[in-house]
Amino acid sequence: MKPILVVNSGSSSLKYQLIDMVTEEVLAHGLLERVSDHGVAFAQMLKEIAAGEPRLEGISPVAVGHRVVHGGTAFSQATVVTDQVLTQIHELASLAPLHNPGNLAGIEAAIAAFPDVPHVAVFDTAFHQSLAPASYTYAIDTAVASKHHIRRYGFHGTSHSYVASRTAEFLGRDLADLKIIVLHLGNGASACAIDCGRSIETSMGMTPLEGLVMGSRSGDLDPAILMYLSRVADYTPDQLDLLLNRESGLVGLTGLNDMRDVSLAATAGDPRSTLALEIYAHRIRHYVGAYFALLGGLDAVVFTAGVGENSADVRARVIVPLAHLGLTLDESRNAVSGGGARKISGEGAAVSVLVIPTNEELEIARQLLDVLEA
Ligand SMILES: Nc1ncnc2c1ncn2[C@@H]1O[C@H](COP(=O)(O)OP(=O)(O)O)[C@@H](O)[C@H]1O
Ligand SMILES: CC(=O)OP(=O)(O)O
Ligand SMILES: [Mg+2]
Repeated sequence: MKPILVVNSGSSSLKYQLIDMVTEEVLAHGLLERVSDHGVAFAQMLKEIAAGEPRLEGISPVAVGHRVVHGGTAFSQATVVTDQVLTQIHELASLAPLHNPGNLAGIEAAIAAFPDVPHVAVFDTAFHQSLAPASYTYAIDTAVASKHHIRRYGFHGTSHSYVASRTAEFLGRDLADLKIIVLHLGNGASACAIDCGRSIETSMGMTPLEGLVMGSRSGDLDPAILMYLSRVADYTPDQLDLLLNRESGLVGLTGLNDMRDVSLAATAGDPRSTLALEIYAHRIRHYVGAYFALLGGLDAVVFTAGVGENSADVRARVIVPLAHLGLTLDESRNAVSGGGARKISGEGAAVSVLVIPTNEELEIARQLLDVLEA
């Protein structure tokens, strides 16, 4: 047995999996929500693992993998955690204030609990280090951009990379021959254009705010709105941050943060929820069209994460209007809920439309092993 603990410390949650990397069997997993102190949450997690699974008594991880959201340009692959790496992650916190501080707290708690095993950080941004300058450069004064490290970094890379590999496996094709658009639709959401296994464009930007409509984040908007609000309504930077990161997206449009609730409300006839669903799908279609153009061809569109894997309604709202791009949906296949990787496009379609459950924790554990074995 080769047990590896994977910790995904979010802004307010801690997700974990203990995986035996000989068989890739999940020995224990869990989610602690509304976490304010990651040290306390970590201790709670260890108790849960010990209490829930008597067979795990005495089993201790041989290494710990950590999701870190922002790696800036410093990290293009999984990295063994050292004091210097911790300092760098800390310095990147200003670019990801919702995510990096929690990630760091989780790493520190894990090192205190398991001081004698290697800890490896796996960065959301790493997969997007392949972006070309034309896609990662914002068209602003280059001196300002360079001084303040302003560029597109992109996020959810661990998920996009895992899902792209699973897509190739599922289609029985070589990843190096495929053009894929992955739609990671969770609480945070992003699209990614993947050519030959490399990320060539992605919708999140310098921070995880840009791009698609999310649970509580606005995604794309005219940046002049910020100047306008600060001038006419005295919004401070912190108030703008709160508005766009926590009070926008689905919650701003409907009062509801969870896609399940928005769907139910729309079905019950609430016009705000119906409009929110239309905006949500419209933005996704906008990116699918753009990425189709950038990729210069398309083999698969893949839905993943909480909304992508579970909402047949959202998938239909995205795909059905895109018939002119060769995208089709088989209604009965789309209606199936649960299960693993599956095709939901019609028979003989030029482009495969797939649902592929993501597994960031397994991907983190695999990358950890690659680093330690290298
Ligand atoms: N059956 C479902 N129908 C629609 N949305 C769902 C369903 N199940 C889960 N979701 C949505 O998935 C989102 C969470 O996705 P997840 O990938 O777990 O996000 P995160 O990892 O960012 O917390 C929630 O907003 C929830 O609305
Ligand atoms: C980067 C990001 O938005 O992550 P999450 O979806 O977990 O919030
Ligand atoms: Mg997630």
